[in-house]
Order: sequence, then structure tokens, then C-alpha cells
Amino acid sequence: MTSLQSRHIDNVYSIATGTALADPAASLVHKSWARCVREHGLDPTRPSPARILPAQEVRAHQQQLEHFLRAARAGMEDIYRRVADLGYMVLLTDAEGITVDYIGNPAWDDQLRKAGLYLGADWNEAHAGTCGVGTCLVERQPMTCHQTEHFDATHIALTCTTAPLFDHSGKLTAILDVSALRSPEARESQHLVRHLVSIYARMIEDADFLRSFRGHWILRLGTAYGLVDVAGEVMLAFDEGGTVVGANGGARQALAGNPLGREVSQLLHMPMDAIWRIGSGGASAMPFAHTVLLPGGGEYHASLLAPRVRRAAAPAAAASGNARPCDRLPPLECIAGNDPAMQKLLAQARRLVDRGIHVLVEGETGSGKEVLARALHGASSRAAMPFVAVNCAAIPDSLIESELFGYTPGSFTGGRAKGMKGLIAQADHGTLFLDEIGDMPMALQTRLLRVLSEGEVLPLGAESPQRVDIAVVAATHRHLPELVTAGRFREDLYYRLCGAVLKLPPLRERGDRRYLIEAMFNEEAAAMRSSAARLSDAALQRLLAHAWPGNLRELRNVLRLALALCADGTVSAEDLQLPAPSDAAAAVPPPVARAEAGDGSDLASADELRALLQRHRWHVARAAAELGVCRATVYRHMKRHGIAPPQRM
Ligand SMILES: Nc1ncnc2c1ncn2[C@@H]1O[C@H](COP(=O)(O)OP(=O)(O)OP(=O)(O)O)[C@@H](O)[C@H]1O
Repeated sequence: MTSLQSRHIDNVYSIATGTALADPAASLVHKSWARCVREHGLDPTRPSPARILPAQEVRAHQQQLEHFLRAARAGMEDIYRRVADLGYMVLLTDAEGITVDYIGNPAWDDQLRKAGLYLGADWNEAHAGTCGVGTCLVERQPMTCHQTEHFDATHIALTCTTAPLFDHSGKLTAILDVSALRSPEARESQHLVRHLVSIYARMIEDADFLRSFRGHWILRLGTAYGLVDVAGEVMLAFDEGGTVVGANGGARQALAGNPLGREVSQLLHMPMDAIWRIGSGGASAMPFAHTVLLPGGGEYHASLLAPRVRRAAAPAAAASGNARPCDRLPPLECIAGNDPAMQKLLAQARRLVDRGIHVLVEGETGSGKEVLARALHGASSRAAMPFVAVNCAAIPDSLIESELFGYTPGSFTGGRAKGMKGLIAQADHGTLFLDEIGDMPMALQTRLLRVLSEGEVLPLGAESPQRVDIAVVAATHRHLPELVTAGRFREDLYYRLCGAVLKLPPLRERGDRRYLIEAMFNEEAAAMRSSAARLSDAALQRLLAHAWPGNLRELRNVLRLALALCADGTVSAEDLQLPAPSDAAAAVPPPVARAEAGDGSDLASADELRALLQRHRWHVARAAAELGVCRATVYRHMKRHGIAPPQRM
């Protein structure tokens, strides 16, 4: 033991046992020393080596933080890049003080391991004594534990700076730590590190919040105009009905209380319309219109992030007072213009809302089946609950059962250790959209029938079923009765699903093509922030004359590309990537669409599809883009024709 270590032990002993006066400036540390002796029974005269957990136990701790670790990792790598040259390493512990991730210089591996700056090290105060992590876990605030502030004499060469990380419910989740084996003696040398650790802790919390609520609307408020999109201090996540479902630490502080379950418009004293308008331009577009005054005081700039994954659905209709522009997720009324067949279909659809009737939507690929399903959900009393879309053709047969029904821990080889909630259970109280239902394997049709008739789902490996309350909208581009006759689709399931059938016409047959072209053009232009963009008359005529084998999806692709290519904000006929009207090929749908039309050319189609995929080096998304169909359609045809990419060696 060095003389410095024995002097340190004397000092800790006298302060921790109350024989010497504690220094008020170091009260946080001295309080911890006293805790170590009195509560944890640690003895400063007996320094203990670092405790490193075996790999299996570390994995168990990591699994508890599975998703959080990904966001944290990105932050850790970034901070490490900034401090590595100065001799620091970065570690992350869970709320028990166990190191679940770590980045350090591999050349110092042995020393770092000995010092406990390593994966699996236990930094809880109860074992390690006063230290950056352990004491931060108790104090729940950023801190530095510098050299002789450590309790244990083996740690007095270290300097550790930490910050706590909280999840969106305010629960302490992890500690971010930046440590060095050696540093200047002056404590002030760690000042900048402390700022850095606090900033990165905030960024990791923000990333985790944005990930957790990526299916919801997120309102960000910040005091620095121009930074609000990336660094708004206050974040509130809310659903389509305007109810707050998540709030970060900044929001809890600014609103002085727990805003969960409250209406965002009431919290901010703003009508819902004004909140939706924030999303239409962002802070940079309309600086003054988006200033928000919080009831607790303070003026903030605001920005609104739209949901980024398919969870929540279209908003309730205008009657509820939550009307939003039609260009985001069209409510039922905005799905069609003055096409009589479509108007009849929409009137029928509106009558089906909240009647407990399962709906089957038929229509060619890209004709808007999912959009209609979302609008049905959005117009229903389930609008604030999840809309879960499942593409039965895109999920491999081997996975579809576990994806749909979920599984209990250990019941599924290759499954997650914690088990998984199935998509059916995720849609509880909301809507389950079963796209390409005709591709569902027979065995699963039987299980799905049971869910629909008994309102219960039984996850793989579970002993008892769980009740679910779901509205089901199924969709198909096929003629299900034919599949029933061919013995490929259960008749009883067919009758269960088609409580009502809504048949979407192909785009070429719709009389509201002009309305759709203009609405979609405006939507795409707004998304590209080129709201002054124009569609020339010649371009409009060309679009009206095209046959649209890929329907609305093809139209969207063509408009998006034209907007990107047009030189001066005006889309001309030449900007449209469409075959010339005289070109005979214009009338010939691509192979996939042709096979779907049931023209009996399956075999030729299979060869063409294989050649197309080979040309795109088996990049399905690119092949789909060329055909103007979605990826799922290409996968479905690959599956049907037994086309598989070559095995990689
Ligand atoms: N009424 C509409 N207004 C604006 N855009 C629409 C409308 N209907 C569909 N679209 C657009 O067309 C594209 C295809 O729509 P959707 O995914 O609903 O079609 P689908 O019939 O479900 O396709 P698939 O059969 O390939 O699953 C999407 O980009 C969607 O935004």
C-alpha cells in the first residue's frame, strides 16, 4: 500500500465515522462515505478489488435494456471519439450499477479491467463505495468523483464523471460515465468533461424518447429558435386524439407535474388546430406563429414531428374538432373526389364504422386498400388506439405464426429470451389490418378463425389464452371465393372476414383522377418543401391519359420523381417518367401487374420477374420501383413462383 493510500484511508475513516468534521464543500462525497460505513458496512481499511460479473450475468443485465442500449451506444461512440485522445474511456451502467457497455482503448485493457473500468464491473456504492456511478445512482444528478473522493483506496488514481439517464416515465435507467486512469490533480480539470457528459446524457435520453414514441406525434419546445428541431428541451408525445402518452424530464419540469393522460391542447392552452398547424411548416418556416407560452412561464419555439412508424392511424374526423390537413393521413372524406362509385363506397364505409363488422377491402395492387383501412380506423372510436398493419405475403411462412401470435420466453428456437408480444395482441382495442390475406398459410387460417370467433389469442408456448378486442380489416387483390373453391382458403374464415366487402376500383376506371393527381401533387410538393411547384397542363393531360397499372402507388412514384427532376418548379410532360402515349408498351402493364390481372401468363411472368430481379442484383425494392408496385407484391410473386435469390457462399 502506498503512503497516499494509507493517508486516504485515515481521512475517509475519520470523516465517515464522524471523528473529523465533514467538509461542507464536499458534502455529497462525505455523505456517501458515511453511508458506505454505516449502511453498507464497508471498511475503508480493507480496499477491495473490482468485482466483474461473469458474461452470462452481464447478458442478463444487458437484456433488460435491450432497446435503450442501441441509442446509448451511438452516444457513447460519439463522446468517445471526442475524449479518447485525452486518455478517457466511456462506460454505461444499468440502474443497479452493473456496467452493460463500455468503450476504452484496447491497449490498456488489463489496467482498465483491474480498475473496474470494464464490461460487467459492479459500481454500486454498496460494493464499490463512493464512486462516480454509485453515488450518482443515489444522488440522481451529474457529478464528478475525482481521485481521493473515492471511498476505496484502490480507486484513488481514477477520475470519474457521470450523469443519470431517465426514461420517458421518469425512471432512472442508466448512468453514463466518462473516466480516466490518470488525470491532473486539480478537480477543475474535469469541468469540461462534466458538461460533455451531461449533454450526451440528454442526447441519449432524447434518442430513446424519439424511438419509444416513433408511432406518435411529438411536440418539441425549445428556447433556442432554430435548434428546436434537434434540441428542444421539452418533448411531449401524444396520440391522434391529442392525449399525452409520453413526456421527457424537461416537460415534467416545465409543466410542473405529470402531464401523462392529459390533453395536449389543455396543457398548452392552445386549440388542437393550432397544434396541427405547427406541423405544417416547422419552426424554420413560420418563426413567430409557433411560439408557445407554457402555463408555468417561459416562451418556447415549437416544432411538431409526425409519427414515423405505422402504429397510430388517421385522425378522427372533423366533427371531433381534431381535423387535420387531408394531405397527411386522409380521413374518409378526402380519399376520393367526385367519382360516383367511390362516393357510394365511402358512404357505405362510413356506415360500417363502429358497428363491429369485419371488413374485406378488395382492389388491385396500389389502389389504396391500406389507406382506406387506416381511414376506417381513424374515423372510428378506436382512432387513438393502435393500427397494426400485417402484410401476410411479406412475412416468411416460418415466422408468420410467431409474429402474429407472439410467444412466451424459451418457446421458440431463435426467439428473443424475453418472448414477444404478437401483432394481434399489439392491436388490442385498435385495428388489425391483414394485408394480402389470401397468402395466409392454411394452418394459420385455422388459428386466426379461432381469434375472430372467440376473441382470444394464444401465444406460442402459453398455457392460457388472452382476451383481445380488435376490429379486423383484411385486404386482398385476389378473388377469395376462387381460392375457397380451389381449397386454398377456408370458407368459414372467408365468411367471418367479409362482414362487408368494399371494392376499390383501379385508378384507370376512376372519374376523380384529376382530384387525386392534384391532391397527391400538392402533398408531394409540400413534403419536398417546394409548395410553389406547378403542374403544367400538358403534364396533367399526360397523367390523365396514362393507364396506371400500378395505380395510386405508381402515380405517387411518378409525381415524386418528376418533382425531383423538374428544373424550375414547373413539372412539364417531359419530366414525367412515363412512356410516350404513342408507345404501344404504355398500355401493357408490367409482368407482375399482368399476372395479378389473372391473364394466365404466370409462367412468362415468372421468367420476366427473375430476369428483372437479376438485372437489379436481387434488390427487391429497386425491382418493385421499376414495376411501380410495392415490395410485398414482388415478394408475393417470388413466393408464388418459387423464385429465390442465389445463396451467398
Ligand atoms: N386516396 C388517396 N389519396 C392519396 N394517396 C393515396 C390514396 N390512396 C392511396 N394512396 C397512395 O397510394 C400508395 C398505395 O396505397 P396503399 O398502400 O393503400 O395501396 P394498397 O392497395 O394497400 O397496395 P398493396 O396492394 O400493394 O398493398 C400509397 O403511397 C398511398 O399513400
